[in-house]
Amino acid sequence: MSFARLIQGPARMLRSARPSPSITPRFILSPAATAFHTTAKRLQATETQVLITPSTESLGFEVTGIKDAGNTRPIYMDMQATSPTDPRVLDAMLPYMTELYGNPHSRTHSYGWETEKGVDKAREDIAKLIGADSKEIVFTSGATESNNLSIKGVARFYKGKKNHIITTQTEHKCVLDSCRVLSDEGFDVTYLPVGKNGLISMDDLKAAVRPDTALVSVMAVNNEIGVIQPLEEIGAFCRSKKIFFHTDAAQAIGKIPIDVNKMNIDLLSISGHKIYGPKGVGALYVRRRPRVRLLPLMTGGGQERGLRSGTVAAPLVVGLGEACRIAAEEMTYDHERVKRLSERLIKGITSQVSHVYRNGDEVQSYPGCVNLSFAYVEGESLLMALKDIALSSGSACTSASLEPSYVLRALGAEDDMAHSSIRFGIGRFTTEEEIDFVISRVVAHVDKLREMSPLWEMVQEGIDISKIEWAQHA
Ligand SMILES: Cc1ncc(COP(=O)(O)O)c(C=O)c1O
Ligand code: FES
Repeated sequence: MSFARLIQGPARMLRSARPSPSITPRFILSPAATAFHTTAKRLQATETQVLITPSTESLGFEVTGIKDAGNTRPIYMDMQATSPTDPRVLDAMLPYMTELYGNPHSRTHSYGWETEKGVDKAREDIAKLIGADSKEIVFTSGATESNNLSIKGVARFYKGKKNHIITTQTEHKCVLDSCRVLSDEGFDVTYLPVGKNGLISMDDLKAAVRPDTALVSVMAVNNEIGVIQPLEEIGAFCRSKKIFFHTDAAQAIGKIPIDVNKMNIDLLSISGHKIYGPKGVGALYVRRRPRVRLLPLMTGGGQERGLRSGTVAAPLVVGLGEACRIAAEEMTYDHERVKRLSERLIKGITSQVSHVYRNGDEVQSYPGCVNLSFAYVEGESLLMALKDIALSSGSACTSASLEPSYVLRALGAEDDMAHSSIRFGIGRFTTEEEIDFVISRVVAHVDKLREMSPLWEMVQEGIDISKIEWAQHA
């Protein structure tokens, strides 16, 4: 029952308007959080044991059960995959899932108007977070759609006049795959390499530009290693060459400050579920001056300035807007907390375990994404040993391809190091106790796995294993 985990963090925290960031998370007052708290107290149970569901009658919550003791879930440390919904976001959405059910595009009655009001407010809150105008925000189903719409939309609109696109080797799959589709349609695509730190070089970008380059697409924060690309420099350069600049900001929005005007960004992709908002909703910022022209992927009723036909998902959009409003208000506080927890995690592990390497630039990165390689340990074995923690490996083992991460490979990581990496995702509701638990588990299991490794034994004996010539069997 997802509500339990969702509220379990915030419900026992005390909210304060402390100006100086502290390691203590805040108590978030919301009907959902309050329902857990009071119910747990009444039933003399812990908040994690209470199962509740929203009640349609009262717009409150009903107790629907008590979980078995011991039925606890792993500690969540996979914030780049998705984040828990903030209870305040849920509270903002609920009325739009119940009595405010009008179609936001209905112009002839108040049902439509009141929903449209909610959608407009969301548009404003999203625009404010990135320094845009609300008219420049287009609602989509998520960052995958926003990325597809930007890249395919710009390329197809300018086809014939401009046939070249530049992106990087470490983009999210949906960007790379959109580019692959365009290659099949006859466009040229340049995939910029990254340095050992995961960052692109401006010289490489400048060298790649051609007179027929239509678009440069470089992500803001990488989802595997957390590095922040030099957005302002890229934007200034693209503007000077009159090339559109798109950035996939799914992992960046609400985590680091972004200003589309200061950074000369023309298109920017947003996802709801990475910023404590709902899944299945996102947005695309499309600059109006100088105007970016796009061919839509979806045609029909002409909603969203004709760029994305289909009824706007009002409850989800309202949730995304509230997530952005909270992010704008609390970004500095959240960042400071996440940074402290991140430093605690890195220090806690590296002070007790040797041969641990951080992937990606340590300075130009978002601290909530910590990717570590544990030499002489197989990442998948470590993941399995750490089953009481929800984590992701840097490998593609969990996908069908059984290959190490293409992002780590692009950094020049050896295959064995790419295979031994784990990504720790820290977020708004992560607590200090959770970090300490993770440290103790990681230290214990890395030690145990290394004890079983013949390679590790050789390293301990001082043998340089890179110089060993392994026997080849015919
Ligand atoms: C960098 C990046 N881009 C795009 C996406 C896709 O986002 P969505 O799930 O909203 O389609 C993700 C999420 O995995 C991501 O991390
Ligand atoms: S360990 Fe699974 S892909 Fe490398």
